[in-house]
Amino acid sequence: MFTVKRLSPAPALSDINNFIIPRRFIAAETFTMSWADLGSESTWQPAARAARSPYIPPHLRHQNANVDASSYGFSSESTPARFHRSNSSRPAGNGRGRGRGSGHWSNRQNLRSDPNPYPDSDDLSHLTDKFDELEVIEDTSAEVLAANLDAYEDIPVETSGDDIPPPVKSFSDIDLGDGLKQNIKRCKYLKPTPIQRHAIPMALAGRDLMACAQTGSGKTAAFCFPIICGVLKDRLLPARCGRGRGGKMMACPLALILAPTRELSCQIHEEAKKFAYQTGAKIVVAYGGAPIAQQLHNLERGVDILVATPGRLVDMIERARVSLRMIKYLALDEADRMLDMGFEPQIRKIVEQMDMPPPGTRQTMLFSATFPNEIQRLASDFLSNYIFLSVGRVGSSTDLIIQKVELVQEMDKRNYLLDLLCALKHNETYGKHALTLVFVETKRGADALEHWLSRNGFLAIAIHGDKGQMERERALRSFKTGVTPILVATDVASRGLDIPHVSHVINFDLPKDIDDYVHRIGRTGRAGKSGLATAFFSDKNLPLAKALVELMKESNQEIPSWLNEYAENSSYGSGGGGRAKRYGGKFGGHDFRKGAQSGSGKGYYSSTYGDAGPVSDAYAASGAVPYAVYGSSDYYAPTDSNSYTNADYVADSNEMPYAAASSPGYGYGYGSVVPSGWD
Ligand SMILES: Nc1ncnc2c1ncn2[C@@H]1O[C@H](COP(=O)(O)OP(=O)(O)OP(=O)(O)O)[C@@H](O)[C@H]1O
Repeated sequence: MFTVKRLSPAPALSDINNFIIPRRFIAAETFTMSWADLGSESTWQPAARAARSPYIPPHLRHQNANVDASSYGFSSESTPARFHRSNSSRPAGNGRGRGRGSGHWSNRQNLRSDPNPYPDSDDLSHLTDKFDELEVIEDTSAEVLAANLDAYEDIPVETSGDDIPPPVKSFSDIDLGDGLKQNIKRCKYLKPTPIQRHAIPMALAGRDLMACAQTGSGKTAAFCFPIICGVLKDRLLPARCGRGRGGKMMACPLALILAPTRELSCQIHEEAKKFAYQTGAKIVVAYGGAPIAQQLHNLERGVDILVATPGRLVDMIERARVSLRMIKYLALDEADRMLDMGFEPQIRKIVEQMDMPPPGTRQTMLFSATFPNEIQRLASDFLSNYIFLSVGRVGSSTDLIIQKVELVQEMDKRNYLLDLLCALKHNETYGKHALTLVFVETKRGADALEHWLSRNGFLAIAIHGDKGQMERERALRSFKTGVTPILVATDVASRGLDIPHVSHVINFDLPKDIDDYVHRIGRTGRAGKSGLATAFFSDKNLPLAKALVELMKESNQEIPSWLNEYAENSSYGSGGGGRAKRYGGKFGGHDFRKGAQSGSGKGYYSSTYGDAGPVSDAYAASGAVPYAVYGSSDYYAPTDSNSYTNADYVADSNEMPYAAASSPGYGYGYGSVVPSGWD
């Protein structure tokens, strides 16, 4: 048994959900319950009045309304003592190689065939046991933060291109300038992450970059540090602003950082400001949905680095309030999203049709955790003699995130979610600051789920592209501060957002594209910390099964056997399932140029690093080794830009600001719809 508190203001006793009220309310009355009660809406009563109806697992509620739960042997007595903080459960060795018992994964698969899938009535552990393996790290000392990053140490690094500058071991090995170095310390960054170790020297050497590293592994700093360093050297260049129409001042930034969402551009702006604190570098943000006047005013006060979403930037350029003629540094965060069907025309306009200096005269850096071959090919238009850098396999997810997939049919999802949240609510390991991010497919779905959760006593707030910018910001703030610990989101929150204490990502609706799944689950398990991701898989997710299985295998996850069965039945190459094609012949992709040049006989260089540095002495001597030395024919599968066209993957048109069909020239429709609100 366990104790719950009825909280003030007093809720209606008949409503289960009114008992789940945030800590800030004052406890007024205590109730005693069993875990079995969690699923029964009629049993959340004061102990004295409890008239318990038997618990029926959510999955069975619709299957047989008359089922007698007592036949499942559900008692209401024993309380599982399995929820505990589990720092000690984290094994040595960078948090890897966790033991994963097979026990509760198999419960779900049995549901379809086993008439008595829950012999232990109180056993909600199939919903929560993975939390036992998580570590809630609340010590934020620099040493602890640095130690967490050890989790990334054994991820292989691959580079390709000409004359690759070698990686550094520490920030002190790089000439970043005193101001920036001081701020790096202030940010408690004791040592660089692998992407930073490799990318920063490359960028400081003036090289164009296509860089891919797992979510939460520090890509923002990897492009911000060299840019800040560069503008501090260049900021005394003359003619930094001009006059536009009507004599109005026209800003001429030296660096442009583009991001797909308003929230992400604000986050990058905040981060960059921290890194550039007291250095004199001026950083301004411009994004849609907010009044343009204030942003223009900020630009008039001077700008070295402009962080922007594409739509607002085009607007400002067309008003002749921004000129790109002085741009020396261009960075695209979430570059694959920025170059997919939704954004590509705008990016081309900004980069090729305005007054931005061409590739070769500016430095261009593209970063993402995912980079399908088609996008790599497109991106190469914007780059000159670039280095391809990947930390881990392109598009892979970090194994710091424990991934769990549950077979839940559409009609059962809400009840299942409720049970999951109830169980987690009472799980200490969940942590008092723990936040849950729930992804849904549509904006309507987000609103509906927000209301439903709220009606059921869970503090939830939705964020999606139909909300006004103020509402979006309010929702995010409320979530970040823990006032509303559940955020229901569309894909607008799937990329880049770095929100501390997101311990659980729930894919209530799975995305159609596996890369979106990678980004979504990447909202947890960041900066070396552990996280949990639960996905509700229903029959309609069949096309994703194969890619999901491949991804989970890659990150050493336990795969339920029913999912393997689905994967075997899903056709390869359809929708999100075409992962191998999208990333090269083998799952996990690499520099697409390898495929293009493997038969050309052209000198092409790549190198693979293990834990500690280059595996080849030749690298040490020359900075590169011939690609052929490490080449594996598996990597060179032909890529076909039409391989991914799949009409099924044109999602809810509500979510699309651009008609997918209007995008000229290519069709890799792997769900590349751009939910509105992306810019
Ligand atoms: N060298 C470092 N030392 C300690 N913490 C770091 C370091 N570099 C980055 N971090 C922290 O790691 C977290 C994740 O970084 P960041 O947001 O840049 O990840 P990312 O790779 O861009 O993720 P995503 O792919 O989701 O955009 C941030 O909280 C950041 O402050």
